[in-house]
Amino acid sequence: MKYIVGIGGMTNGGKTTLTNSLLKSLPNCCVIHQDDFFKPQDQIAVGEDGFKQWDVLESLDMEAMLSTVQAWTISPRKFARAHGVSVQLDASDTHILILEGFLLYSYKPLVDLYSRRYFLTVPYEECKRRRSTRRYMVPDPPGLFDGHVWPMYQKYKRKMEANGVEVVYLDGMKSREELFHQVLEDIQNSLLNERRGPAPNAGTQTQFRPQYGQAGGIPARHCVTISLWGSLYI
Ligand SMILES: Nc1ncnc2c1ncn2[C@@H]1O[C@H](COP(=O)(O)OP(=O)(O)O)[C@@H](O)[C@H]1O
Ligand SMILES: NC(=O)c1ccc[n+]([C@@H]2O[C@H](COP(=O)(O)O)[C@@H](O)[C@H]2O)c1
Ligand SMILES: [Mg+2]
Repeated sequence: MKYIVGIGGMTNGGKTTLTNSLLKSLPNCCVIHQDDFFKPQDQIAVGEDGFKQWDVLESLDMEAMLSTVQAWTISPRKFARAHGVSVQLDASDTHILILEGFLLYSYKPLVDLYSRRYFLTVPYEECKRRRSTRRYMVPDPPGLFDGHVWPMYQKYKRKMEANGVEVVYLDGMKSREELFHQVLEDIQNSLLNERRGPAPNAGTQTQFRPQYGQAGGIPARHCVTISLWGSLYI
């Protein structure tokens, strides 16, 4: 089974931190970071506001990102080997790919490929505070956060919601450990449900939908706590 997880959401929500923890615990798990697909600086447009427009989809080579996802889909084993991920031969034939980034759900060719879409958020003040401590390859000029980063975040999130993209919102104010355990458990449960196939009454409200769009919680019926793999590294 091939299973693609999106760890998306706002800048400084904790996406990369969470992804790195998940990678250590999920077997046969590869990652693609959206940040690796930023175009070179001289190809980033300058807006009427005078800011380089880093936080728009056009600043990313999304075609290249999609091709990388397709390479994994064609052969997860080959992809894993090429990226130094050890494949467990005795494990179930489940391969996981994590896509991590701030604009994961706004590029149409990718949006339906996810088995599960997570979306990390923190309040404006916390986001601005964390961002002020970050050093990107190209440092933020004064005023970028309020003049470009935050308005673009809001714009893309509104669009995502208007398009009905279903995401599991995560509270980025929770501790790193709490977030890690919440998402790891949710992925395990979701995988178990996918393996089992549709529930007898699938097609009605008992499907795996109710959790989407809500702040937390997993429907009781899905709270299975058995490990998928004997060798799960928690
Ligand atoms: N759950 C958390 N609680 C507090 N700080 C966090 C948490 N997760 C990440 N951080 C910190 O926030 C900053 C941004 O985290 P990072 O994972 O790089 O976010 P993103 O990839 O979403 O931009 C880093 O300084 C990181 O240590
Ligand atoms: N990686 C780079 O080359 C680069 C350059 C300038 C800005 N950024 C910033 O990276 C952010 C996305 O990454 P995070 O979600 O990890 O913060 C965007 O908000 C963007 O402004 C990245
Ligand atoms: Mg990051």
